[in-house]
Amino acid sequence: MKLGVIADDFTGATDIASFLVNNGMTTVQFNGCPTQDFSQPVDALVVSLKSRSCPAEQAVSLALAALRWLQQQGCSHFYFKYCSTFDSTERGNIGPVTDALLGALAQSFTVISPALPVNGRSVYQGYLFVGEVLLEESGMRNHPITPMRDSYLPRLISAQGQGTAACVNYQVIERGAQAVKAKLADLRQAGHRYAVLDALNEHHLVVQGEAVADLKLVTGGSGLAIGLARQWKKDHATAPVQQSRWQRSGRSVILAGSCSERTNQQVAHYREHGPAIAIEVEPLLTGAVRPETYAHTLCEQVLALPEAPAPLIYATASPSALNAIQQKFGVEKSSAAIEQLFALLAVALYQANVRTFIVAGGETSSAITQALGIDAFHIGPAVSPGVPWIRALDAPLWLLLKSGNFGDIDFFSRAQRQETPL
Ligand SMILES: Nc1ncnc2c1ncn2[C@@H]1O[C@H](COP(=O)(O)OP(=O)(O)OP(=O)(O)O)[C@@H](O)[C@H]1O
Ligand SMILES: O=C(O)[C@@H](O)C(=O)CO
Repeated sequence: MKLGVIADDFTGATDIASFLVNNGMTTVQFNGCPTQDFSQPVDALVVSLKSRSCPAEQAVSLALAALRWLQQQGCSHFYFKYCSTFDSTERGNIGPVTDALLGALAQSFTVISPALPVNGRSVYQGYLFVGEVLLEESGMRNHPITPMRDSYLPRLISAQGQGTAACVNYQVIERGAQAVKAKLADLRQAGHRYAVLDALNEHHLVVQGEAVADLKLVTGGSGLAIGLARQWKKDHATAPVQQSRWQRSGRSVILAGSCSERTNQQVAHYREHGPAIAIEVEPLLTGAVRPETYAHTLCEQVLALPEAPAPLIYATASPSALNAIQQKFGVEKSSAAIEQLFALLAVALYQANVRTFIVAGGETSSAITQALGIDAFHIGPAVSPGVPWIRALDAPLWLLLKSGNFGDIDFFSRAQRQETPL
């Protein structure tokens, strides 16, 4: 038995993969839909797409291709992962993709469960809350691509999809999995296509997981994965964890390309404890130094340092310094040049036996993983919520990819110390 997950963006895919692993399922993640078969024994395969904000027809065809591939790999149950803030518009992609997946699986009913209480996303009487406010009153109201102006999930999903929706409220969830199953059967009987599930806490997600474990298709944020993985572990023999996979070897580096407030704090903190090299951005942007030459110089500087603690190489700048650079050279030009430098540096470091890359920043992470040619990886233990270790499928190469705002202040030191037991 295998679970196939189709996620509509990369960080969302890593998020759900991490919850699956933390709750007992061995998981591999793929960037985009693979073209080759995958035969290693794992419990879940996660395909990350870039389909959250593309045209709906494109999102549907990407999801159907991913579904076909997952079916060919022996997956029997499927999870469509979207954002815990239900990022979409009335014409958004969640409804059309859900309908297409239901159709391809010859099913007529599924659940909608975006809640992730640990991150402040809860669903109450079908209304989605972000922290203490309704979704439509949160920052998502003014999201540049997917502004959310309604918080009532049954209305949102009915507007996007081909069927009607009703809510399984928390009072039913509190009565346990059998009560939820009975309610789902009633809703299906009444002709509804979608059941929106309330969840105010993790226990509710555990009940949800037990109640929906038999559905061919479930949909939601990453929270439902907690309940589903726990139930899966009870119902099926899960693939063994290979501890040796997480025993790191070779040198380690920290590459920080994020300028977020949190990364600035983490860099400042690390500079007090470990070796740190600041990237000189201006000569790179004026063309005074070629990126290849500069990457080589930085690599030499790293190799001249002791192996531990891991050297930090950072472009991280304060808001005012960042603003000055961006004003002078343009946002796109400066971003692209620094990302290119990190990509070249990562390759040079890899060639010099660096095998662990701790990276800060989403775009920076994507430039580095692409340069290192990593498009499929095992998901390991998390250092912070949403930041799991990953290991390239068939190579001893470990990465920790941190979103700009994630992680505690001592994240970089803690990550190195972690023994990474599962
Ligand atoms: N000193 C700098 N001057 C100008 N641009 C910089 C500087 N340092 C980093 N950058 C660029 O800023 C961008 C930061 O984006 P990135 O996605 O890596 O971090 P983030 O936005 O904090 O993270 P996330 O997307 O995960 O929230 C990158 O394109 C990087 O190259
Ligand atoms: O569900 C979430 O909030 C995240 O996994 C996400 O989708 C990030 O883009």
